[in-house]
Amino acid sequence: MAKLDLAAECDALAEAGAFSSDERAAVYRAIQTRRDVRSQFLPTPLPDDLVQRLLNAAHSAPSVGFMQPWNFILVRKPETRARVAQAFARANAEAAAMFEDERQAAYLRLKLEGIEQAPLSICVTCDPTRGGRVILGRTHNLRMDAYSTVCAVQNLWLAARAEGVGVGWVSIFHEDEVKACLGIPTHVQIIAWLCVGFVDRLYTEPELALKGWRQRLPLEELVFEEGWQGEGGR
Ligand SMILES: Cc1cc2c(cc1C)N(C[C@H](O)[C@H](O)[C@H](O)COP(=O)(O)O)c1[nH]c(=O)[nH]c(=O)c1N2
Repeated sequence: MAKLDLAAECDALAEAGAFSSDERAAVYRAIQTRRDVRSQFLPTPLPDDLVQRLLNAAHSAPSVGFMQPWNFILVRKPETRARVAQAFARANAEAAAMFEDERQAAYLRLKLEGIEQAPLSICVTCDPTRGGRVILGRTHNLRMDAYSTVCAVQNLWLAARAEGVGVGWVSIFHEDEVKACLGIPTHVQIIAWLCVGFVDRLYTEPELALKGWRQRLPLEELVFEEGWQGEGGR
């Protein structure tokens, strides 16, 4: 097919299903300006209807076999958040010890959670028993339940960006300690601890990049046509 014909056909196909250009721009803007937030949270409580919209966005995520293995535990009590912050602090000290010299000093300068600062935390869990023993699409890789739950987290994160709400994902803790704080059953997995709240500003780039920890990799180094032989890590 000639190049022009192909372009015209693509335009026609896109017109049938695509968003308007403003809508498209809004989606890409949410994706590109979403940030992980740690220290910019304001104490202002989030309105219930806004929280409900975020949860609806999360619950609209794809899931393996339509399993919907997630639960969303809304944690507002300062005492609970303080206990989880302590679990973070213990694990963060262990994490720091895993880095050496300058890298350790740089790690210790980073702020990696906003558990007590953000007015709301959402603990996103994954129940591997949801929907029965055999789940369509999960028959050969049991981790698909966790991957589905991560899709829900990302939906919530993007919706929050569009609402002007900051979200910070905290993963530095021993899962059992946080499960004990919330009384989560043993068979249920914690996928994400999300700190959620209005923010006074959002960084334009990932905070870890701005603070010199690690830079974004060039996309062209990560995309290959088939026949890729693999490459060492960076
Ligand atoms: C699974 C997972 C787990 C974590 C994170 C993310 C994800 C996807 N991130 C946030 C992470 O550092 C951040 O996404 C990157 O640095 C890129 O920045 P932006 O999200 O683009 O702002 C994160 N950040 C942090 O300060 N403490 C943490 O424990 C974690 N844990």
